[in-house]
Amino acid sequence: MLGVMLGASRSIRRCWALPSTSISSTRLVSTTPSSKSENSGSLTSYEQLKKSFWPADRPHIRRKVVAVGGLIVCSKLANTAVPLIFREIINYFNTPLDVEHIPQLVILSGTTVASWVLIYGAARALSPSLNEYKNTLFSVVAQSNIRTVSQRTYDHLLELDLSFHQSRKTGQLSRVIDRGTRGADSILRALVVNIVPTLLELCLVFGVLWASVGFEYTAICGLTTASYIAFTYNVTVWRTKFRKQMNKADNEIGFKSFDTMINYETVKYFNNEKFEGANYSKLLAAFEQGSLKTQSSLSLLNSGQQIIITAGITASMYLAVQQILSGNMSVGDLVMINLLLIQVAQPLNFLGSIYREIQQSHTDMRKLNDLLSNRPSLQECSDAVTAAAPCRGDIVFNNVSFGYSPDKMILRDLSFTVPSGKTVAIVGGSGSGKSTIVRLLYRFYDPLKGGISIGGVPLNVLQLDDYRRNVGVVPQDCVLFNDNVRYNIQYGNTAATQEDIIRAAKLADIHEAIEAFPDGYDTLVGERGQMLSGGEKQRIALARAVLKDAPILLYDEATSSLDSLTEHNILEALNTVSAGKTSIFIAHRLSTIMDADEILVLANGSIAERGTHKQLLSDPNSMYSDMWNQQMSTE
Ligand SMILES: Nc1ncnc2c1ncn2[C@@H]1O[C@H](COP(=O)(O)OP(=O)(O)OP(=O)(O)O)[C@@H](O)[C@H]1O
Repeated sequence: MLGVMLGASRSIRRCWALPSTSISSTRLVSTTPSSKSENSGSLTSYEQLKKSFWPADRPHIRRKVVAVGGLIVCSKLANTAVPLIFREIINYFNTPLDVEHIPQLVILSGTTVASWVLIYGAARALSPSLNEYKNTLFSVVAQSNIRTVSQRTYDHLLELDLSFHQSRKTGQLSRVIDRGTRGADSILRALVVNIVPTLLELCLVFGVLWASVGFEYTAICGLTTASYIAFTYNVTVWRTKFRKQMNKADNEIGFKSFDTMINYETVKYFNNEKFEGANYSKLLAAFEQGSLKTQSSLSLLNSGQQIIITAGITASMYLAVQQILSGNMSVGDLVMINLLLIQVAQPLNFLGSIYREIQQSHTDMRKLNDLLSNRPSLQECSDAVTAAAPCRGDIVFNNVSFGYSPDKMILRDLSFTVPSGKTVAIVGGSGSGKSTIVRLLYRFYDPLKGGISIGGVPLNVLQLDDYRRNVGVVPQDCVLFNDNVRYNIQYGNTAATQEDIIRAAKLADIHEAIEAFPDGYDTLVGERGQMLSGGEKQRIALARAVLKDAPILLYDEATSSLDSLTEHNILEALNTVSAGKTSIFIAHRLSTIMDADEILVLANGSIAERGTHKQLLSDPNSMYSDMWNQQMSTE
């Protein structure tokens, strides 16, 4: 304990040096939704791509990337060889025969042509085979990258602050993650499957044309490609707005249906099916419009591309025909030119969509990167101390002031102590800041002013994860995982045995109810636990807090959904569970906190009254007496 205290006092100087009377601007920053730190580790898209494609820590992935590069070159060489071989075959049939040596020539030509045909077949087969092998190898690189980015994002999201998650729409967040993780993959795939092979093929075709039929053909091919790219680029930029409109509507449709289905019961309670239907219809109409414009502009793009390509092919053939007529070129050359141009045109056809996909993926990667560059505002100091010993001491709130935004203070100069092993109850009107005290104590936020200490150690000097392990919370809003009852209870201690789970369930007075469920502990609870009643959910939340077996217990309206009899049973059980533990009870129903060692009455963010149940009732004009009398008369 002494060691902990000494370590803590050193850390206090480093981590908690703020005067308790001033509202420090750094503190204000630390409680706003997760901030982006200056050194947030934000990567440029290039750095992200490099990290994905050429990871320093995974040499086997680098070897695969090199192999993919080699396969691209071999596949394109084989592909470009096909028209050249075809030219040789055609030219053999166009060579005039020497009538004096017909038999030998026929045999010789037959053998040679047959060989060329076999080579032609081999080249044709080789190119797609190498291509497919390249795709298989590349999938290893891509999947490894998707896995790494997804894991990093998932871990990062769980590290971010509560304020971050409260300020984001879950549906949109999952879209950012989904698209962002696939963004790098899409760009790499576009590079490996389309851009690099096409550029290589263009270079090879330009070279072959120049070397075998002359510069004019290279010039025509180059001009056609340049016009094609310029046209595709401009039309794609112009039509991007239609696509954005379509995507925006698509996102909103997804979000709307998600939100409506989550609020299904509310829609029904207010008979708002038609209202929701009309809202949905507006979004569908926007999607329809965007989609039609996207389609018509795509048709324009496709026809323009075809016209440019056809013009290039026609010009080369026209030139070739002139040269054949003047005896400067063979029919084989004409066929070769035609095949080369058609071969190059095929991958170019996808250029528009590839360009757009790269643009979109770039945006998606940037959004994901922004998300990853969010840093939790609650940082642990480098020499934070372990929490087990301090958590067995007193909880002290010392002049704590806090607001979710600095212009609206929720708690003002709050000071109280929960002595070790004792129970303090907090009561007060709705919105007076009771749950906020729990959030501060669980260190979801830091106070703007003043400080909280546990066992004499400032809260922000304790190792956060270790500290939270020592605090059991039954929150006001009990949300369950969409799994079975056992999973939800065991969540309090993932190493708990079936006996531990049953013991906790019995303490929370839910065991018998679970046994009566069709599948007992294997019964599924539905999304957010909606297949259970409010009281059942609350008791499962209680059972898992019991299973956590922490020395500090925070109950935020833990029994508000229960009937009086169940509540009475649970309170008795909780007294056993809480024995020797430091507990804070938040409750509206005063009959549940009568036995607390001290009761704090919160009003306007400050403690208006404090004392035991008896002491508070002894003043007939106290707020507590008012609340008590009102509740008693109602009950
Ligand atoms: N994440 C948040 N961001 C901004 N304001 C918030 C946030 N959470 C709560 N508040 C506001 O803080 C005030 C105190 O909320 P808190 O939940 O602590 O009240 P409470 O006393 O527990 O109320 P109740 O008894 O109704 O549960 C309320 O005015 C609430 O609107």
